[in-house]
Amino acid sequence: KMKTVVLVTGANSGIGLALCERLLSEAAEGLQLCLACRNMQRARAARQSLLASHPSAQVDLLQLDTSSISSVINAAQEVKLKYERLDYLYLNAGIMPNPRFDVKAFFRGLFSSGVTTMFATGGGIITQWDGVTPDGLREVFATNLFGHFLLVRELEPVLCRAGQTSQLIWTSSNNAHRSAFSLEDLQHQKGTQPYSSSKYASDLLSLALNIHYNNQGLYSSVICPGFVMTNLTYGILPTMPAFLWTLLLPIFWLIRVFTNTFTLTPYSGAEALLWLFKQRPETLDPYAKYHSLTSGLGNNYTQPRKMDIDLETAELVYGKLLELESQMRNKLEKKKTTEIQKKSAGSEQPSYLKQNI
Ligand SMILES: NC(=O)C1=CN([C@@H]2O[C@H](COP(=O)(O)OP(=O)(O)OC[C@H]3O[C@@H](n4cnc5c(N)ncnc54)[C@H](OP(=O)(O)O)[C@@H]3O)[C@@H](O)[C@H]2O)C=CC1
Ligand SMILES: CC(C)CCC[C@@H](C)[C@H]1CC[C@H]2C3=C(CC[C@]12C)[C@@]1(C)CCC(=O)[C@@H](C)[C@@H]1CC3
Repeated sequence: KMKTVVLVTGANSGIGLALCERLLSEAAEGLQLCLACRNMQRARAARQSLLASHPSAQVDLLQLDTSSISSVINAAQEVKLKYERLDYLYLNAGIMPNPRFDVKAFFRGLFSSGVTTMFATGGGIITQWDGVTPDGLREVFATNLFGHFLLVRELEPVLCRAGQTSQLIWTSSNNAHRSAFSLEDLQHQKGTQPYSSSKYASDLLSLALNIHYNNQGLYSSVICPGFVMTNLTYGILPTMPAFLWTLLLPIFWLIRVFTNTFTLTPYSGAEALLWLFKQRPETLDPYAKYHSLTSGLGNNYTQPRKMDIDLETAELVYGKLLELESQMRNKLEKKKTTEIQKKSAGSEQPSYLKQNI
């Protein structure tokens, strides 16, 4: 029997790695796991740790930097050569670079009526400073959203197969907020919340993908893992070493009594990702975000909540992404042809010079 092929981006740490671990614990025999990571050394370490607990598991590695157009195209090519089908594509890699924790806003929020919302979404207390990729895109937009969009587009042949369904599952966030997003500034070049913007855009994109691909058997959904202690969150208080976060655990457990979004461990954060793996995609709500939640007593569960998104904006985002996609493809083609021209010019020069001598 053909194995179920599952590809996870950003699988070497945090929530992505925990998902792989949980998938293997559920169904190691029938799975063909592919860890798509930018850093192969960390990817190999992740593979080793998975094989240590599941020695007979099938775990492949794939080099993929979601922030790079050429890397996405090359990785997709490799996938298409290696597998004839892709059943699950977890779009999980994500960054929140140079975060700034606004201590003032945090304390103001702590003593306001919006305190639970603040702990659930991190809204208003963290801003980021974004960079630019070698392709000329904003880093957060490119990594969290655009690279994944391009990956989906490239993998269309293995995702859309007659008589079969496949699932796209985005690791979005509670932090996604309409106010951080602008259609006129899709890459969030102007603001200080590129992370929130990229996650809100992924919520919209998921809806649009459902509209355009459901008839081809491809379904998309978004999850929020809740607040999880990972490399991403350790970066928020960079002066605080990881072990000090562990010391905060008792405080976090207390907060958990008031907000079930404090999943805290990657294992619990992966709850909704695993839950979606087991659902028939036709039964899912394209307007819902599936939340990993943990009760005050420490029980994990998954719950859908309606998102603040609309079809019209989703379609506009989709159109803009298609436009950017073709722009980036043209740019890549141009780069390739000038490289070829340069090369052939370089090899012809010596003989040309000889003739002159
Ligand atoms: N932790 C939390 O509280 C929350 C996290 N999330 C989301 O969960 C997802 C996973 O994050 P989390 O596990 O917390 O954090 P981690 O930093 O542990 O994991 C992020 C993963 O993404 C990878 N990654 C980053 N940039 C790229 C890139 N350009 N190309 C390929 N892979 C890349 C990282 O690789 P590397 O090891 O090389 O850096 C890493 O494997 C993210 O999308 C994040 O936004 C959402 C809500 C809350
Ligand atoms: C030092 C204090 C006692 C505690 C400080 C806590 C804050 C650093 C966290 C409280 C809520 C957290 C949170 C996130 C980051 C860390 C906090 C602000 C996120 C923004 C991380 C990324 C996401 O995508 C969100 C879903 C998280 C929401 C909650």
